[in-house]
Amino acid sequence: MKIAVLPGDGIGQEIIPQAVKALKAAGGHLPLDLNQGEIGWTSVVASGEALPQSTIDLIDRSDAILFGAIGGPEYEDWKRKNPRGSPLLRLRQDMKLFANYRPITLFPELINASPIKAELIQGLDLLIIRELNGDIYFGEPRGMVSDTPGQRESINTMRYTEAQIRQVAHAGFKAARRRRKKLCSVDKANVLETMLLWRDVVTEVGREYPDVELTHLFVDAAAMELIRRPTHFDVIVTGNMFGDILSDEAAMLTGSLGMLPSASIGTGAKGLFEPIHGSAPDIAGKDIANPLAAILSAALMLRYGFELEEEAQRIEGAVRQVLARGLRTGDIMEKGATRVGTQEMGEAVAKAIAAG
Ligand SMILES: NC(=O)c1ccc[n+]([C@@H]2O[C@H](COP(=O)([O-])OP(=O)(O)OC[C@H]3O[C@@H](n4cnc5c(N)ncnc54)[C@H](O)[C@@H]3O)[C@@H](O)[C@H]2O)c1
Ligand SMILES: CC(C)[C@H](C(=O)O)[C@@H](O)C(=O)O
Ligand SMILES: [Mg+2]
Repeated sequence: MKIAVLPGDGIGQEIIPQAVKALKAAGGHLPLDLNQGEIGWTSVVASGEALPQSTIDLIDRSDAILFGAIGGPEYEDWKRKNPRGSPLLRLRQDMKLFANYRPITLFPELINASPIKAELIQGLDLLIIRELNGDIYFGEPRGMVSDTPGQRESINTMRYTEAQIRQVAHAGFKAARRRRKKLCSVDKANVLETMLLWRDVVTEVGREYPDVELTHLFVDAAAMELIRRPTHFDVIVTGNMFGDILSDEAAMLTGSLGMLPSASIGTGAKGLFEPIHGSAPDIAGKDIANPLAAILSAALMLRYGFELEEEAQRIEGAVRQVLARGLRTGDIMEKGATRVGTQEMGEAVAKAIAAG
């Protein structure tokens, strides 16, 4: 079980060590082989490259990737002058990770930590499947059209092929089939031709899954419904950009962006597992970030990367136990709870796993 561990930048450096502790506690009996690599700004500082060859080699000889986050003001600045694309986007594309699973599950212990009324989120369990290899993220042409002052113009292209939509639609229907058999496809087919194609192809694929109820929503209405009736959703399948935005919104239903893990799965066997949040420069280096999204991403890695359901559940069960004991990082803090830091939370989860 060769795992490339890429903490990256900002809080990535703080949360990933906690996920590693959880992995070691849950997988002590497994042949875990964890190897750390550099990526992002941390790597630029060390070697001048955001995705150095040593990290590419490490990924090549690994079975799965545990990723923290990359980014921050210095990095965004550096990227402007070194427009070679984001290493994360490159990994997603090179590894053909076309589907990003973002499970929006409410731990009942956090029902009052969410800014949304308890009665609206009781029993919340929805899955957003975000297409990860297409859309405006990768469409050509892109870039500066004119840099003449006063007439500057820049372009990005929303682009999808039928094959890309078909592939992620199948992932959506299959996931719904394993769950409550409801798939909601989110698009903007009332305005964008790319999204008309999206709706047509998802509808066609749907004919192969007569047991799954397919509905369609425009993205603006979906953003509203996520707050108004979040428990009505089972699986949402959507494009790269809409999925990015809707999943940050949906994270707040569970209490915090710091609670949401993700699994990026592709045509190959190798998956990439990462919290959905970023490097959070505003709280980095203070030992206050919530490590649970990273820890839960490690659980997804065991489940989807290695088919170790029991070990994955041990991690998830331990997270629940620790929350039930009232331990909270600042982002999910509530009255009467005990505030802990990143490391303390990580250690508590690892101990709960070990105690079994
Ligand atoms: N996958 C990734 O690597 C990834 C994802 C998103 C953003 N980014 C990058 O991260 C940098 C910062 O972006 P941003 O500030 O827009 O988004 P962010 O997700 O880093 O932070 C948004 C807000 O959520 C809070 N937050 C995020 N994770 C948290 C956690 N685990 N615990 C507690 N609070 C948490 C932050 O403090 C901040 O207030 C940018 O450079 C961006 O490109 C990277
Ligand atoms: C950092 C950025 C490229 C990334 C994305 O937009 O996909 C992030 O927001 C995410 O959700 O993983
Ligand atoms: Mg995002």
